Amino acid sequence: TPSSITQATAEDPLSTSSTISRFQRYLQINTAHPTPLYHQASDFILSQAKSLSLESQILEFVNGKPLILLKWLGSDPSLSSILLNSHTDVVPVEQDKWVHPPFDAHIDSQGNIYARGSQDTKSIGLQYLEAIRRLKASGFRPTRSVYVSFVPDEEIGGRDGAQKFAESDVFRDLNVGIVLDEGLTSPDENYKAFYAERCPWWLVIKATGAPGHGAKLYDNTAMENLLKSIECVRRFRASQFDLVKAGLKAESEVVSVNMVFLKAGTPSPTGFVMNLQPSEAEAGFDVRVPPNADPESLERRIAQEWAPASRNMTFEFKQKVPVLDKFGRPVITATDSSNPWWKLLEEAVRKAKGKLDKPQINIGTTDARYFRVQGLPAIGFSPMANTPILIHDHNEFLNKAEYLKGIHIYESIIKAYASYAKDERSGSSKDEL
Ligand code: MET
Ligand SMILES: [Zn+2]
Ligand SMILES: [Zn+2]
Repeated sequence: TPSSITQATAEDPLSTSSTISRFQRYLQINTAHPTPLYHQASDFILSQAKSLSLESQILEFVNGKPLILLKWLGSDPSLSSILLNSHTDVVPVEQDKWVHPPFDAHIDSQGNIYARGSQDTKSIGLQYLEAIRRLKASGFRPTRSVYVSFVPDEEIGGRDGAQKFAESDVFRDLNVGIVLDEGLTSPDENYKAFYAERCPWWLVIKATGAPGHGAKLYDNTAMENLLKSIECVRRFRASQFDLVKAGLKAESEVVSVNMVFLKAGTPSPTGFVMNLQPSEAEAGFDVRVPPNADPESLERRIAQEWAPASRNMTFEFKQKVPVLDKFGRPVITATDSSNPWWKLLEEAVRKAKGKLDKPQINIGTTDARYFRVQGLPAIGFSPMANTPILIHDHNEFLNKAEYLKGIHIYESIIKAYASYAKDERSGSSKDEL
């Protein structure tokens, strides 16, 4: 009959090929800064939500920067909900340095899917949805409501995305009890989970000095003033890096400082004027501060050694995320028995035959911090093992099999979280009452 023919030829949405092709379609949308195609990404996510019969809404806290919020309604609305967060934007690419075009989502003979965003973080965004697709197909019904958020602008600081969301009335009304957000790729077989992260202090230091003839030796040039600072920064960087190299500290436990730009000189049509010492010079640093660091002493170091007024230097922060919350406490999620979600995650990963390292601090920074400062537990977790860390690098890829394995891990986690019937805030169980 005609209907059975349709059935036989229609692609099963749970098949490997349709699962992978949905991932490819998401990866093919160029959401790189500075001109992310956010509306194309929203349309795609909304079409997925529709196929899953999830409720959806678009929150546009800032024009042109849509945040998509999906809901899978739980049977007990008195319990707090679960939020699965990921960002839709990706960092820029150097197109010609890739072996496969970064927005083609080409799959090579080994099953590696090449694309910007394949690790950071379009993978988890769609894996959440694929896990829900499978749970729905299996007949699973959540007790807690499950929300899935796709936020813009994470890669440029999240102020117009996750921050506005976390501070909104809409968010408060979701009654979120636990947030899952991105973690990091793992080169070995163990997944990593993160309870905290370093805070970005994006620092620009500026030097001014006396301009003059390029042949003349004199003190107080802008270049000399800046170089002295750069030497200071380098010494500090080496002292931190040495602690890591000696095995005394994890990379996430020291302050990292990397120079990311240098700007000076007088431009000319053929490059730069060579016989003129400029009156201004500046340098930018990506500084990351661990939650256990003493922010005041670092601030003093910057003001007194890296950019002292006595050397005609000034500094400004392009971004400075507070290390401590409003109560003066480090912004971290508990990993002990006071946080049942951690144990549930560990068990769920194990159940799905995944291996998990002990909880860590992320060397980078994610939107999870905006939820943590609201007092919520947030766990950074991206189920990608056996994969080189190519986040923000050329040739970012994720293997098909790893992607599929991650979906099963999330199925297990979402199932455990959504059926957890204890009121985690009062410590009493609905079943016990
Ligand atoms: C400083 S906002 C975070 C952007 C990006 N996730 C990073 O760690 O660099
Ligand atoms: Zn990311
Ligand atoms: Zn990133």
